[in-house]
Amino acid sequence: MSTSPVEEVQGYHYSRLVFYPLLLVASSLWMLYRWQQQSRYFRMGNKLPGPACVPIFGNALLLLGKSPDQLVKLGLEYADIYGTVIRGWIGSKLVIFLTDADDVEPILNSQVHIDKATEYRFFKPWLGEGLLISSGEKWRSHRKMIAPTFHINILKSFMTTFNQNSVNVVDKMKHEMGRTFDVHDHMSGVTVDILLETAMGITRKTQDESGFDYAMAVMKMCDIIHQRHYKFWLRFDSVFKFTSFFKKQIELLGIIHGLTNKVIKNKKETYFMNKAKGIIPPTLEELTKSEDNDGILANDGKTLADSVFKGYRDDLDFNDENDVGEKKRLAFLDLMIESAQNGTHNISDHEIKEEVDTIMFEGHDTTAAGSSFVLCLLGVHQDIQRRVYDELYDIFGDSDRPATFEDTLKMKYLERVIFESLRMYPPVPVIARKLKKDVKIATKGYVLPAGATVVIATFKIHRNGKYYKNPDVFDPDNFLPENTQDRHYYSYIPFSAGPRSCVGRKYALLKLKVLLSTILRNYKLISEVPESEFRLQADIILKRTDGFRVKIEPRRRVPSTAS
Ligand code: HEM
Repeated sequence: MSTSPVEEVQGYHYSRLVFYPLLLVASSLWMLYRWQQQSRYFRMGNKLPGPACVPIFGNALLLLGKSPDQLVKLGLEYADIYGTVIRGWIGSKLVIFLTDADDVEPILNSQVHIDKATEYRFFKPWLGEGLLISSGEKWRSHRKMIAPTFHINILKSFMTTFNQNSVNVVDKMKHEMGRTFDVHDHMSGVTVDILLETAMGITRKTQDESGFDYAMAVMKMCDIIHQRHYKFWLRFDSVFKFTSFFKKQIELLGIIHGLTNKVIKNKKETYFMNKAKGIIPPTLEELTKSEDNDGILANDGKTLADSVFKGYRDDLDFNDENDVGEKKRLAFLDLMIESAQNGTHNISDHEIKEEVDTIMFEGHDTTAAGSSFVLCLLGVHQDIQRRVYDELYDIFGDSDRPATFEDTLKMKYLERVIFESLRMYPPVPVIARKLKKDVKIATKGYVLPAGATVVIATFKIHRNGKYYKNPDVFDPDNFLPENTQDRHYYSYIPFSAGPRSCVGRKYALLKLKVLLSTILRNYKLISEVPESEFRLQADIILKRTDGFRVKIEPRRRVPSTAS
């Protein structure tokens, strides 16, 4: 069928209409690309080793269609090919991966490079400008206010809660006897409950089942945020808003903020009720007096943590310097509300909510993953589990008594097991910063340009053969004092390091010791999956795609030599 002359003219007209704008877009992109290639930022970035790029997209297409566990494999493969410094371009964005302690030290230790990478903005609808994301004066003043709420003396007052919740989870796990189950479900539930009671001061009586829904919603939110990192089209809010992820995000934030709003409302009502009755929130002295560990001073015993983290130069060991004094040293949410009411700190209701959301997230998902990895590893390494139990037997015998703070100081081998697990499976596998100035690093004297995003790959640093003899072998003796004393401080950074290190470090370690020791005094853990078959998932918080599957058996409370 032939076209009429009128149709031919129209067709010609339409193709011109499409052709010229396309030509304009293509030539503008090309000119932009050429201009970028010649800029200082690009020239400096291109001096770093990394995979070949294609125009406009850079290396972004390499990430297309990859599942989270394939991304882990890809990252590890590139580390083998390119070494400890790898550059990648996501479009015009320079991302530099670092896996050597010498190279990350000047960044983590700096007071200048404290801003988080722009990717953290995906957390904003959830965490607002809370401690994890904020920068500048807001971050500094909130950090100064929040750090003392994790003072060791406050933590000691949490021992009863740690113990009670650990016993509760042991009870719940009874129903799993004889079958394979995902221990992470239990660890998520108990870590949320503990956080609600300790940091938020919400008593068990007023809690409901929303803790578990909250934990599940957090996991799904992390997944969406993570997908926004590597599916580059989801990075644009204008595109993201039209996807099913966005709808899901609204639904999940409804659950997450539903719980945190309820927590704050509840706590505020109690505050005003108490104030009307003339009841002032308990001071630290009152909090610690009711404890069975009364009288034990913070400096009574040195733990391994004291020496492992002493080179970090963060504010956690020095928070006596900016201490607010015993009377005002309240647990986290009490302090926030009290400060807002009496004006000691300038913090608005909205800011309180941001910090509550931040602490709830950072405080539970990390320890849930950390404890799940420890339990699975002990299920695999029965010899190590026996040693842990023998140590616990030495401390507790066959009794059911709760752990005291003093007991936790004696759990030296369990502490090494926790440290080794955090080394091989760090719950926060990467940290990202945006460089404010050029940074010269030790590796080949490379200079990383200002504006670049630096990804500090904790997972890979922890498995660097320069610092660990058999980096891929689970060996708690890596943390024997003689093995840690001369090791580079920044070769072990599960809690990050420097001014933006984790404020919950001491809280996490104490809680993990109480929780894990209680579980191990009651159950023997068995993993039918060997460690070589753990399938790791690149995510905000490190997980196993195959689930944290274990079996439990009732513990025979006798030392291993007697079995
Ligand atoms: C095993 C458990 C934990 C691990 C491995 C861990 C790890 C980390 C890491 C690596 C960072 C730095 C993140 C970054 O720069 O992107 C961080 C920051 C943070 N963590 Fe933790 N964390 C744990 C437990 C906790 C707990 C229990 C809390 C609170 C109760 C907490 C609260 C925070 C906060 C508020 C920040 C932001 C600090 C700042 O930027 O000033 N974390 N954590």
